[in-house]
Amino acid sequence: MNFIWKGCQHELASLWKTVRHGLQLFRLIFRMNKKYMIPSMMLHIIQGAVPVMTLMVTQNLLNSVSVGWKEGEYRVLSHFVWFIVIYVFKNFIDVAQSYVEGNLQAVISNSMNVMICEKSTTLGLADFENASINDQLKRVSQESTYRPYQLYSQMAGITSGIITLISSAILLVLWKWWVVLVIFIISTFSIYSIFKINREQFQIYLDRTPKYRESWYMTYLLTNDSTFKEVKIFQLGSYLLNRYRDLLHGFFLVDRRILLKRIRVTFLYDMLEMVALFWLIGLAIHETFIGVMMIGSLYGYIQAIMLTQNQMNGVIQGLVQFSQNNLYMEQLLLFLQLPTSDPVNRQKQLPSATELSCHANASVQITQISFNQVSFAYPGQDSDTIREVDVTFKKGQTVAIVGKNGSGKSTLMKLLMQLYKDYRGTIQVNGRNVLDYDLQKVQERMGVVFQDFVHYEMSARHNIGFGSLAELEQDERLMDAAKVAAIDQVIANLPNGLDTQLGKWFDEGHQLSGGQWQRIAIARAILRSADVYILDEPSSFLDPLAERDLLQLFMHLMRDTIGIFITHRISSARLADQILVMEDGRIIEQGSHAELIRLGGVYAQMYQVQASSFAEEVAVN
Ligand SMILES: Nc1ncnc2c1ncn2[C@@H]1O[C@H](COP(=O)(O)OP(=O)(O)OP(=O)(O)O)[C@@H](O)[C@H]1O
Repeated sequence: MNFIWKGCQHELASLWKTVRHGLQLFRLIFRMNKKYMIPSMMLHIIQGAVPVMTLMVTQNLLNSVSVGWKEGEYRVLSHFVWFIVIYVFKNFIDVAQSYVEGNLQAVISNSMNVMICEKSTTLGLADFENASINDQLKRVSQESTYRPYQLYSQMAGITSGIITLISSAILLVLWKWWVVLVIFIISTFSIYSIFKINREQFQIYLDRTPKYRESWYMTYLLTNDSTFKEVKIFQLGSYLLNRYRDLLHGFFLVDRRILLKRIRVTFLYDMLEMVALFWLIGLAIHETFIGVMMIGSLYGYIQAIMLTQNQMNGVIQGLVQFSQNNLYMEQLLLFLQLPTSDPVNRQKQLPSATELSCHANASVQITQISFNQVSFAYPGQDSDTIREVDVTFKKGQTVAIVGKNGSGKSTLMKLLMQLYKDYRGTIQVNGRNVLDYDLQKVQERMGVVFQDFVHYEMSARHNIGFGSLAELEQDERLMDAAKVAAIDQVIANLPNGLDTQLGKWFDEGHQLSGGQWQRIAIARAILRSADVYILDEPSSFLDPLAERDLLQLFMHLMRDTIGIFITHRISSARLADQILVMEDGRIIEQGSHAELIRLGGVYAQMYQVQASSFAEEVAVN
């Protein structure tokens, strides 16, 4: 008994949560668009009252016809007019509702998509690298076009169902109060078991998320142009397809089991309901037969019994369906309230943000950045990726960072760019803690080419202009930046010059080579008039001569700024004024090329290995 009571308590709590989420959704949509939501709700309320209004005018019409010979034709006619008015009114409400709902659906879908994208822009890099946040984002954004409206329309349907239910129940109470009680008891019996099945289904849905992600990834590998070449050459198609099929089949088996369980329970309760329903209708027929009830009233009560029972079920089913979608609502609300890990946005949200010192509000001119005993571990990792780093980058100095794969070079640069917040030690800008500045202004003074820079499937203008949006329409500035990155000739030869669509995703796209894309990304960074420029492995797509040319140019351009580049080529590193050698998150050597060669440490060894392999190649040739 205690067990059942506990179960009921749990289901009631879940029902309450459903209602709360419904109200939160109403509030959210109300804030998005009152113009369509208020009429939509009013129409739903009217729709709720229409069935009983129709029922009553029909009942009165039938009764008046059956006694027409007594009361005269005029009486029948007036009921008939009412009958017509209600039906015309119902039609009018239906048309108005289609118009309002169509618009509301589009507005909710658009606003929700924008809201989710807006929220994404406030998140930090660490959030995007967090698998569970990624899942959340994927789920809410994949379904944002239809799910919020679907939930709204379910809740609005429940509201109008409750109005129909109350009005039809009042009719029945006027006949025999206990009839409503019988219908209510039978309907509520089914809630408990259906809710239980739902809970099981939620859990399955929740547990399935990583597998969903995997199945999404399989389709991505199989259908994306950037992965196509490898899939083809390594003949991965059937392997990936089989993995995808297995995942889908696994989902199908579990879904089928739950569906069977649901159908068994529903069938049982449907039978029970039918027995009760026929008994009540039989009772009404009996009362008409013995002359207690008129024929129109018999029609009215039969309709009222069916309506009450249907609406009771409809409201329960609506709540069940809504609670099935609760997970989406929960994820959506959680996502919208997610605290960001982005240092810039966190700073904006601090209560003290409005009182940032005047120093912080002033625009920054970075002349020096120092790391003082900086250590950093990625979220969820036990060991540090960056360990007690002490280093200073100064204006007018170019710095090369070298080191083995995974030694922490890119991470160090991401810390410099203020992409992560939870580091230990301090990073100073011009001798002051960077956190004393408006971090957005600090970031604005940085130009970067990431290792995995973005190929924007847009025009060359956008690809370069994104470095400084204010200059998007200034062709001369864009071409100057392109010239520095030695991509100006390629752009000039494109069919529409700067306005040529790049990439292959859209019509008339012009595909560039890997090195050309990289030069475009370099032009993008150069367009930004920054104090700090960072190139993360410019060698990845450039041939050695091109890299050398580019770095010489970089060196020249950076004479009044801080220029940092990560490279694996010692021939490139030696061009820098200062070289940092990283190993296992630490800076183990630093100095000029000559100093490090004299030191005879790791750098000197790297130099020897690369120089001797080059000498061997020359000898062989
Ligand atoms: N987002 C991340 N989350 C967790 N660990 C990460 C993340 N990014 C990098 N790492 C780990 O941090 C370490 C340093 O990575 P980092 O990319 O900084 O190295 P790197 O020196 O730039 O390497 P490479 O020369 O291969 O580009 C690696 O062990 C890597 O696995």
